This record gives sequence, C-alpha cells and structure tokens, in this order.
Amino acid sequence: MLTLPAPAKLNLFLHITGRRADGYHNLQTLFRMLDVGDELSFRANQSGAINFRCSDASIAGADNLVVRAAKLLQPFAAPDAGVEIYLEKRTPMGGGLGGGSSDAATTLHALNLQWQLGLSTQQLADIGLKLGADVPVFVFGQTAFAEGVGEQLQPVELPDCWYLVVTPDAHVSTAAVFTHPDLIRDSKPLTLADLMSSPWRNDCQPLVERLCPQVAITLQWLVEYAPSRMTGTGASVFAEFADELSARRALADLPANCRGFVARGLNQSPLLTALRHAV
Ligand SMILES: C[C@](O)(CO)[C@H](O)COP(=O)(O)OP(=O)(O)OC[C@H]1O[C@@H](n2ccc(N)nc2=O)[C@H](O)[C@@H]1O
Ligand SMILES: Nc1ncnc2c1ncn2[C@@H]1O[C@H](COP(=O)(O)OP(=O)(O)OP(=O)(O)O)[C@@H](O)[C@H]1O
Repeated sequence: MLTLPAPAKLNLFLHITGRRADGYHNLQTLFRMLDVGDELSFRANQSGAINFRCSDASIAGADNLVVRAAKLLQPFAAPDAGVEIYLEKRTPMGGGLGGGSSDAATTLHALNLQWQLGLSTQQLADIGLKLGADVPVFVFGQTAFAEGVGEQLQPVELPDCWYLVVTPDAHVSTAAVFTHPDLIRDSKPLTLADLMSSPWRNDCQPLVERLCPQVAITLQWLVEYAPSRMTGTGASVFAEFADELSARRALADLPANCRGFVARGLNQSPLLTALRHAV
C-alpha cells in the first residue's frame, strides 16, 4: 500500500490579467505549499476497476476528482490495472485551498508509480490540467509563481513562515466569481520581480467581500493579528506569522462561526518529499 499526502495551498497574491476566448482567465499568482492537507492510500490490483472510498460520504461518488484522475490514466495502463483508493479528507472544501486539485495530483503521481506508467511530471501536469487549473502546481509540488490559467510555473523560494488559515461558514462558487461582471480582470501583467516587491493583493477579494460579508468580517478580525488576505476565490482567508506560537495564539481566539488551522509554509510540497522516499 502506498500512502501519500495531498497538501493544501494558498494564493499569496492573485492578479487577474484578462479573460480568454474560452471563458478562462489569465492569472499571475504565487502558490504557497502548506504542510497540512488530505491523505490518500492506494492499493493497486489486477481487477481493472477503480474502487474509491472517502472519509466524507458527500464526495465519495464517481465525480470525485480522485476517480476522474485515475480514469484519465487508465488508457496508459495495462487493461487489467485496478486500484483501491481511500481519501482521508481534512482540507476544508470549496475554500480556495485547492483540496480537490491536490487530491487529483497525488492520485496522478501514485498511479504513475503503482501502475508503472513512466510518465514525466510534465505529462502528469498536462493530464491534470484537464481536471482543473490548480492541478499542475500540485503535480510540480513546489511553491511557485504561475501564469496562464495557472499552468505556467516557475519555482520561488520563500522564507520560512507560518499561516493561520480561517474558513468562515460561507460558500463561494469559483465559477460565480469568475463570471461576475464586477470582477477585477484587467490588472496589468507585471514581472515577477515587480510583483514580489509590490504589496500583495487578491483581485477576487473586493468582489467576494461584497458578495459574502462573512469574508469581510473575518478579515477585519484577522488583520488585527497580522497582514491578512483571501486565498483563491475564497472563502478562506489567511494571516502570515514569523513563528508558530503567534499563529496558535490567534487561533485560540477564533470566532465561533469559523474553522481554522495553523500551517507551515513549505517551498517543497510534502507530496514531493514523500515521493522521493517512495522511489
Ligand atoms: C482561482 C484559483 O483557485 C487560483 O488558485 C484557481 O485558478 C481555480 O482553479 P480550479 O478550482 O482548479 O479551477 P477550475 O476547476 O479549472 O475552474 C473553476 C471555474 O473557475 C473558472 N476559472 C478558473 C481558473 C482560471 N484561471 N480562470 C477561470 O475563469 C472556470 O471558468 C471555471 O468555471
Ligand atoms: N477530492 C475532492 N475533494 C474535495 N472536493 C472535491 C473533490 N472532488 C470533487 N470535489 C468537488 O469540488 C468542490 C470544490 O472542491 P475544492 O475543495 O477543491 O475547492 P477549492 O478549495 O475552492 O479549490 P480551488 O482553490 O482549486 O478553487 C467540492 O465542493 C466538491 O463538490
């Protein structure tokens, strides 16, 4: 059996620089890998079937990104290649933390190993992009600057730090944010050097704060502790701390209607680290 992590991510900044003909948006974003997330176990067999179980029954169906990722790899595998997969779901869902995308990326890497497909990381990322714009960065497994829809990646080394991630009791649909007429989608493309030295912001945040007052209220609370922003299209928000203790002190004061966790920022994802030990 192969057990691998599927870490969560933050978007430390997120600029939207235009809308493409297919409706997708060009972005400039800095993905930060975290040391916490989901965990998946894989047991390959020769049944030709993909059997999937999940700790959260509400997402245990065949439309789970884990199953869809496995199905995309089946044409590359022997006809009798099968697998049993168990997903221990921990990352808050629909929160801009990339949980489903990360699960898909971990599945692609795991089955590439267990079914002995020999696909390169780039090939896995190309396959993953069919499932979602956030999948490639998890396949590459590094804190990275992304352009395009999120698939053009270059690694970035950031100093060690800690985050308090807070998810208010609110749902924000990624598609609803990206189709909203008021979304800021005309940010000027900047060089990575300029982006790194400017104040960091998320272009989705003003709209989501308006559509979803809990996000604005949670940020007003969090910013008293440390510089804070929204990740992805929300609803999760985060604050950055130099040390773990300060992040845990803020977590202890968490408002009643929110969930929160403390995570360390990593330059290399726990998936990549685990894969290096697995081979
Ligand atoms: C906003 C981010 O969370 C930043 O990390 C991601 O880019 C979203 O990635 P994701 O959830 O994997 O997104 P997908 O599942 O590919 O797309 C969800 C919805 O967001 C829109 N979408 C997504 C990414 C992107 N660059 N432009 C878009 O317009 C798509 O039209 C789609 O309706
Ligand atoms: N393995 C999975 N884990 C979580 N959600 C999944 C999974 N597979 C499919 N989904 C569906 O996708 C929806 C959003 O999932 P996810 O948690 O990845 O969103 P997100 O954190 O907003 O992602 P992103 O930051 O990529 O936009 C869920 O509500 C669920 O219906």
